[in-house]
Amino acid sequence: MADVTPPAATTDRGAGDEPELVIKVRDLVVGFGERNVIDGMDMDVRKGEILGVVGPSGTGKSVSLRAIIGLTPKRAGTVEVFGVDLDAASAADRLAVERRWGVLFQQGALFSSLTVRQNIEMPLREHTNLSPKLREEIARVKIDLVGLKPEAGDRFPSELSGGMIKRAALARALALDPDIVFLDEPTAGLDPIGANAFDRLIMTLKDALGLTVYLVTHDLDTLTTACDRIAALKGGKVLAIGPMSEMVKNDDPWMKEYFRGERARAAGIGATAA
Ligand SMILES: Nc1ncnc2c1ncn2[C@@H]1O[C@H](COP(=O)(O)OP(=O)(O)OP(=O)(O)O)[C@@H](O)[C@H]1O
Repeated sequence: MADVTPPAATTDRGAGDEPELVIKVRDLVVGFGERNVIDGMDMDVRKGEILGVVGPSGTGKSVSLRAIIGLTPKRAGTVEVFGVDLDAASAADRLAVERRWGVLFQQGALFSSLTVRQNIEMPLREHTNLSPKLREEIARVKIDLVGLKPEAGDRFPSELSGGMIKRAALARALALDPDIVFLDEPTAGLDPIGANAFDRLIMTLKDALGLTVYLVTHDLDTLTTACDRIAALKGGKVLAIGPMSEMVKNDDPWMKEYFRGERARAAGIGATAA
């Protein structure tokens, strides 16, 4: 493994029983051209939770994810991960934090010219000095962990189904045994059975590995089944954050339509509101 020791997680505990935070976003502003897409966003992500991030289309859910991991530049604000302010940190400290997260981008974003195994080995090549044999062994374990057959390791992304691509991308996100995974619409494009299986996989991995999950989604089933809390973004800010039982009581027009509308009722969420 690489020789950088990750900084210890902040407990961030107050006087009471406040939950331990692994991500703390304050006054985040992210924009393009003259428009600020994220405009003063505060967000806390608790250790060990699956936080579902929802909001109207184009409201900045993916941008928030990309800004937290530093792929999209901020105009203002701070992002702390494991108590490390990512802008103020030294390069070594920042790298140490980056090693503790894995990311599943929309569409999987696997390298098309590499096999699944080579894709999973890529972060291990970049961040560790492991031998090729050990890298291959870890890739084999991750392939098994996400429920793919061993043969899938030799396939190229173009030879996989949508569900297999998501699983392969998740295996790659898990390559470095992260503490946090960022998932950008992981069930988009999957049929309901495949989506449900993927939700269950994320929950199982969360429980087994103690993962914290930042999950951007439109999928009401995912929110109901898998998420401990939900953050609803609107107007560049977090409009509401809490469990589903709180979301269904919110009287913002978009929230009402989303959490109490026809699709929500079809997903059985109306019952929660009663
Ligand atoms: N690199 C970029 N350059 C310019 N505009 C961008 C860029 N990335 C995102 N945007 C704009 O920022 C806004 C928010 O995009 P984002 O992808 O975060 O939306 P979203 O909430 O995830 O939407 P959806 O639910 O439709 O996926 C959109 O208007 C988008 O066009």
